Amino acid sequence: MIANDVKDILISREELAEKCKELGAKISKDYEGKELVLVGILKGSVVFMTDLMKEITIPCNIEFMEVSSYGSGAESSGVVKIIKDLDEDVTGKHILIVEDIIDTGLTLSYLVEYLKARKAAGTDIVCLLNKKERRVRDIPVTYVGFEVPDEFIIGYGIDYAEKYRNLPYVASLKDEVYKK
Ligand SMILES: O=P(O)(O)OC[C@H]1O[C@H](OP(=O)(O)OP(=O)(O)O)[C@H](O)[C@@H]1O
Ligand code: HPA
Ligand SMILES: [Mg+2]
Repeated sequence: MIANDVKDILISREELAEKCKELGAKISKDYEGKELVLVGILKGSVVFMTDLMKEITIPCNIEFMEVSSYGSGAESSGVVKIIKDLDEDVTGKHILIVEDIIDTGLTLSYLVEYLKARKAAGTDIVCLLNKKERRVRDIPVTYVGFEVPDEFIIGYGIDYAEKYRNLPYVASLKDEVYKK
């Protein structure tokens, strides 16, 4: 069972549902009357994206980008690779990047720079989890769900070596699983 590799459950499914409601309400108010495009960053953001978008009550489009910097390991390679780009023209629209976790900040800082060329009206970020202690690149995040400790995080879309994304809560991974 994948749950056997869990060290601690950090955020329960009830707390996650409550946070999505809270963030959805804020976003609906802040972007009222604007052309909003949610840009989910694959694959980690899928669970958060689906739960969050159901709590947004204003019209919005959804798009996905896939980038990768962690590969199958536990350390960022520092090189962000774009695997899938936006499908839609976002000129004049308000981009809200939907991300699962900000750790070193390398992925988001690269993405924000990359998206600047698209002439969107603005590029904001909603990030479910913030692992502040490991930040290398400072990056302003508009909406943050929870602070998490400097542990390897799994669950609710977040993986280690492509596993554990289907855990319904956010947890830390036992050290012996990834520190070999
Ligand atoms: O702040 P950083 O140190 O850059 O780390 C955060 C990024 O790393 C993870 O993605 P990953 O590259 O593992 O791809 P995945 O979403 O497919 O798991 C996570 O989903 C974030 O996108
Ligand atoms: O703690 C983490 N877990 C999984 N993926 C990640 N990408 C950055 N930090 C993490
Ligand atoms: Mg990953």
